[in-house]
Amino acid sequence: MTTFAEFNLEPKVIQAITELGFEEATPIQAKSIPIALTGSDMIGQAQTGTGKTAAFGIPLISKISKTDEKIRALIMAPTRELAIQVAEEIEKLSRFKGLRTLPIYGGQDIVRQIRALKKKPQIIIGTPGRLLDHINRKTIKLEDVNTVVLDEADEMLDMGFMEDIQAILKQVPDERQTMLFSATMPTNIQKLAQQFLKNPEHVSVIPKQVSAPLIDQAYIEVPERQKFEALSRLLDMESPELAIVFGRTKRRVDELAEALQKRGYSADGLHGDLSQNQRDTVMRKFRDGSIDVLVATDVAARGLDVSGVTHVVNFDLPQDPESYVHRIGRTGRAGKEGAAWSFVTPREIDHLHFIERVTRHRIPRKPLPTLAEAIEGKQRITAERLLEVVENGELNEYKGLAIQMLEQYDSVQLLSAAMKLLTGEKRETTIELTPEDPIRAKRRKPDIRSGGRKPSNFGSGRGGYNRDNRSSSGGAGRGGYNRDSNRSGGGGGYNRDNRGDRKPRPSGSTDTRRAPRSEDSFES
Ligand SMILES: Nc1ncnc2c1ncn2[C@@H]1O[C@H](COP(=O)(O)OP(=O)(O)OP(=O)(O)O)[C@@H](O)[C@H]1O
Ligand SMILES: [Mg+2]
Repeated sequence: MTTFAEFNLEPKVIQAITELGFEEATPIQAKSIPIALTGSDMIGQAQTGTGKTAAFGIPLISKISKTDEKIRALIMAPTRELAIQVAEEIEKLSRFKGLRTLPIYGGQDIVRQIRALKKKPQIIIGTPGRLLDHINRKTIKLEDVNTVVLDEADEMLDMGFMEDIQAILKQVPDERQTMLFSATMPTNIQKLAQQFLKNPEHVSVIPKQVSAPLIDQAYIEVPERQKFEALSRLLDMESPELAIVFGRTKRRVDELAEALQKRGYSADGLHGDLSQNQRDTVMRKFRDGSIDVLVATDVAARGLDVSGVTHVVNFDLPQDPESYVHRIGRTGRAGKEGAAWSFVTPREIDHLHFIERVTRHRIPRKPLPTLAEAIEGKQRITAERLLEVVENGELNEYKGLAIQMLEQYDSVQLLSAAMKLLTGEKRETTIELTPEDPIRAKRRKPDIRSGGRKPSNFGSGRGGYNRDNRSSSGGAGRGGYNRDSNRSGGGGGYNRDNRGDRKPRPSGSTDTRRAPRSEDSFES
């Protein structure tokens, strides 16, 4: 166990860490913080939800002084929502130190950003497109930057940001510290590293499997046309606290969100064609729980940290294994458990096996929930809700009528009727989604790690460290970590997103970057 006290951090930074409820450092934090504090370049890889943001954030803020009026650190992220989220976390970590952070992303009024820049932030967190825009307008000058972080570096590369990043880094002095972080490091990341990093230290906390260990993964074989029915049954059966459902295209996301709403679920969609306002609203609603199901393209696959996401459903399989790892990593974070299910059409089974090979994890098959199971699941939830009211509710004003009714009707009959009413009959709307073509299996070497380096062996081999929020047996060795549940203001609403900042690519209706890329590109 590594405590934050061991890193010789300033008391104000320790205070912020304590306030965030972090009790001990996660493995990637334990390994990277001391290295990053020396100023050395580094490549950091660790499973989703294991605290990479603080792993680079803590050393970064330690280098900056409150009285500084120059931009000293630049963090780049692939999506707007991620830029906003990282900015919030850095803000929280530097709160007592009194540093100024500013997210800079597309879709937001540039005049407003220029005004905010006048307040002399020391840390800028941005998406490449908008950053470049400011650089060209000379509203952002990077000549005093001494730390650069590329969060989700492989994704930015994949999205075609290489040139933008090159152009941005040309503005930053060579005498700087550069760090790359991601849960996945395909071999082509080496190209980026060679160009931008000097003798980087590789810090990898990836045990046997790349995906996070606390995620219960399964696949359900289901024909394209039955996917929607399968999804409603799953949602009924499991009643997720919060769920993210990934669809392949923007059209798919729109149709699916609408279909779910029609059936009476509290759902909304997120993709790069929405206005920034719409995106902000959807994310805020999801974070505060006013919608339970977020339907999204891969725009929500990377970095998004929403507490309470108990389920991820791949309504459509992703093209890339990396995307699979990141999508399912929206659950099972910070020591919590989660479930991730993937719908696989019969023709996509080979593609699933490919994902299994690359991620080095066998994904077990799960039967499609039956209608009976779905109904039973819904009823169970109704019964639970009812019993909660029995225990907590002020029921006196209902009792008179209840007694009267019981005199006339059978109690089982009455209770059943109440449950029926509460459960709500499923609305029998016919749902027709435009079918998506099956994904074809790709071929490449099973290597999702950086340069095929041997992963460091961490503890129990399950990513391991302690987390406290489970019963006594939940101690060491399952990838979690300790923190209490008071993430101050974690719901504060942001949106990262948007792939709207990236250059238009000929990817048809796929929101997600990667228009079909050539098989070779994985290896180069
Ligand atoms: N030492 C810690 N103890 C407890 N919780 C922590 C600790 N460090 C970070 N966290 C929390 O864990 C969650 C996940 O962290 P973060 O988003 O940085 O993960 P990540 O590794 O970047 O994941 P991803 O690969 O999905 O981007 C956040 O809510 C964060 O506040
Ligand atoms: Mg992250």
